[in-house]
Amino acid sequence: MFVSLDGVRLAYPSDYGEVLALDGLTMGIEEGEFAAVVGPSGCGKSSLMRLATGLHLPQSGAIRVADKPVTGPLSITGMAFQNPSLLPWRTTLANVMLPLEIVRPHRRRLKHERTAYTQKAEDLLSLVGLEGFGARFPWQLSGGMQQRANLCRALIHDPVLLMLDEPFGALDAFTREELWAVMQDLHAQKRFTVILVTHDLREAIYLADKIFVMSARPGRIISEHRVPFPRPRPMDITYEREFVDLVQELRGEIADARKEVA
Ligand SMILES: Nc1ncnc2c1ncn2[C@@H]1O[C@H](COP(=O)(O)OP(=O)(O)OP(=O)(O)O)[C@@H](O)[C@H]1O
Repeated sequence: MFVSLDGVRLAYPSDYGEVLALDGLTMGIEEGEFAAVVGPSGCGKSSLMRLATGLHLPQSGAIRVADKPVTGPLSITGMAFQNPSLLPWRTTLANVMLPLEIVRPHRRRLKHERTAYTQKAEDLLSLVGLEGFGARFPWQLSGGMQQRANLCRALIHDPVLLMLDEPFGALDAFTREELWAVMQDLHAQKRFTVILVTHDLREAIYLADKIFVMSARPGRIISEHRVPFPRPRPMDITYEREFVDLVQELRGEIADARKEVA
């Protein structure tokens, strides 16, 4: 397994005793696989992301990424969240190139290979439909365009693992679907491993190879579904019977998981 979490427990300290976020969580993702994680609100999905990127360490259990135990923040990962958080005083291109100023070995190479790196950033921008927008500032872009740039920034250092935490959650339905298609193309082209956390079951099924359903807090994996639809997936597939049935099945599992704590 390229990413594995085995019997993981994560508790946060709080004034009222500890908050147990995850307990006995076990999951595995193969290299190049697109995984989605769905579950009831507050079940620990974001906590899971922080564990897989080494931003938090578990109290017990084992986490491995790319054959190594995770012992601290991993620079081989890229991340994108709901809020694109682009720096307003930097152009779009300069925002996309920001990780190169931080992540080794790019940091060292950037000075001498700036032209090649700039080309790489521009190539990524055109791949997501932002050709010619590199010189604009983020506040001159629409929300959907900002999120496209945000994806480029998450990918500029060629991460082997991309973590997406509700990246399309704040967008209108049309823009969101456009971004699903962009994401599908990026994954087909670059073949990185992905963990997508989402509340949107259509999004999970459209994009993922494998879907994990989490229990209510403390979160653990209660089921795993392989998505059977061949790629590339046209958007119309989301209205087909088999697709809608899978949405309903997942919805039912999450409703049951919520009842357990109610
Ligand atoms: N830093 C923290 N300190 C204390 N408790 C925390 C912290 N971060 C998260 N929690 C708690 O841990 C639990 C899991 O939080 P997390 O954000 O991982 O869930 P989530 O599934 O991503 O939530 P949502 O569905 O609302 O996005 C929640 O009860 C949350 O209140």
